[in-house]
Amino acid sequence: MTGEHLRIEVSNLTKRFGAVTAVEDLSFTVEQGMITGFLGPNGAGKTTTMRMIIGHVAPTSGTATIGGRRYGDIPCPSATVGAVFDAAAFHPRHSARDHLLVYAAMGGYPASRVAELLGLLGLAGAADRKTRGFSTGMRQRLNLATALLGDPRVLLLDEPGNGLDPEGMSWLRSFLRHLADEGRTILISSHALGEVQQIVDDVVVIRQGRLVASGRLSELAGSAPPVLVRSPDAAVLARTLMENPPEGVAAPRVEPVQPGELRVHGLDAPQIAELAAAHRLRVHGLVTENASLEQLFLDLTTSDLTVEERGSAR
Ligand SMILES: Nc1ncnc2c1ncn2[C@@H]1O[C@H](COP(=O)(O)OP(=O)(O)OP(=O)(O)O)[C@@H](O)[C@H]1O
Repeated sequence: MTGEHLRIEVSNLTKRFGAVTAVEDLSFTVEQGMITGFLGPNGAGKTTTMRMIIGHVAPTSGTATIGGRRYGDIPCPSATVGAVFDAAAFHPRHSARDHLLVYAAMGGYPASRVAELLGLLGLAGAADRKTRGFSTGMRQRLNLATALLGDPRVLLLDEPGNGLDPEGMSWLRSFLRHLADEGRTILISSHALGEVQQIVDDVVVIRQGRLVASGRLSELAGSAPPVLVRSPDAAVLARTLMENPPEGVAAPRVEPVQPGELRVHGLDAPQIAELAAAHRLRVHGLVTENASLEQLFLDLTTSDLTVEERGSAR
C-alpha cells in the first residue's frame, strides 16, 4: 500500500442542531496504520462527528480533513474512504450479492470485487440468501464488505462491534488488525471501552460533544494493567520478577493473592512469560486485568474532569 499519508485531522469541530450542541470544539488526530477507538456514551456526538468527517453533515464551525483534504475535495472518495454506519439498511429482498453488486455499480467497481469480498468477509456461503434473514453478525460483515468495495485506505466504522457475540468480536479484531497492518487508517466508534479494548491502539474519548481524553490506550491507563499470574513457583517467581526486570523497565510491584497466585503491576504478560522462561520457572496462567481501564472510562464519561485535570488533581 503506497501513496500519501492519510491521517484524519479533526480541528475545532462544532455542530449545533438548533438548540442542541452535538459536538463542541472537538480536535483529535487518527493515525495511519492504527486502529483508533472513538468512545463515548450514547448521545456523546460520535456519529455526528464521523458524519462530519465524511461530509454527510456540515459542521457549524471547524474542519475535518483526511490526508489534508476535506472529504468533498478527495478525488474518487469511495476509493479512499470507506464508511459504515450502524443504521445502514439493506433491501430486505436483496441477497448479500445483490446488495454489493448495486454498490459496486455505483462506485464503478467490477463484479469480481464483489465475489472477492464475499469470500474475504466469510459471506460466500450466504451470498445468495435474502438479507432479511441475516443475523447481526452477518449484517455487520455485509456493511464492512460494502465499505471495502473500493479498497479504501481509510475506514470509519460506527459501532462495528454492536450485537456481535464473542466469536464475532474475535473475528472483527483479527480482520481489522490485518487491515491496519496493511497501513490503513481505521476509526471505530463504541459506547463501551470494554467492547473494543482488545481491538484498539489509540483512543479518543468524548462526552457531551467535548474531548475528555485521547492518546495511546496504554498511556490513558497511566501504566500497564496488572497481570494475574498462576504459578507453582510463585514465591521464587515473585523475587525473580522484582530482581530482574527487563532493561529500561522499573522493578514491578508484586502482590501475593493466594498460594500459587500473584498480581504483578508494571510488567505485561509477555514480559512475565519471558522472564519466567529465562529462569526456568513454571507459569500455569497469565490474565491481564482490565478493571482499572473500565473504571477509568466510566470516570471519564461521567465526571466533569478531563484526563489532564485528573492527573493534576492526584
Ligand atoms: N439530525 C439531528 N437533529 C437534531 N439533533 C441531533 C441530530 N443528530 C444528532 N442529534 C443529537 O446530537 C447529539 C449527539 O448525537 P450522536 O448520534 O452524534 O451521538 P452518538 O455518540 O453517536 O450516540 P449513539 O451512541 O447513541 O449513536 C444527541 O443529543 C442527538 O440527539
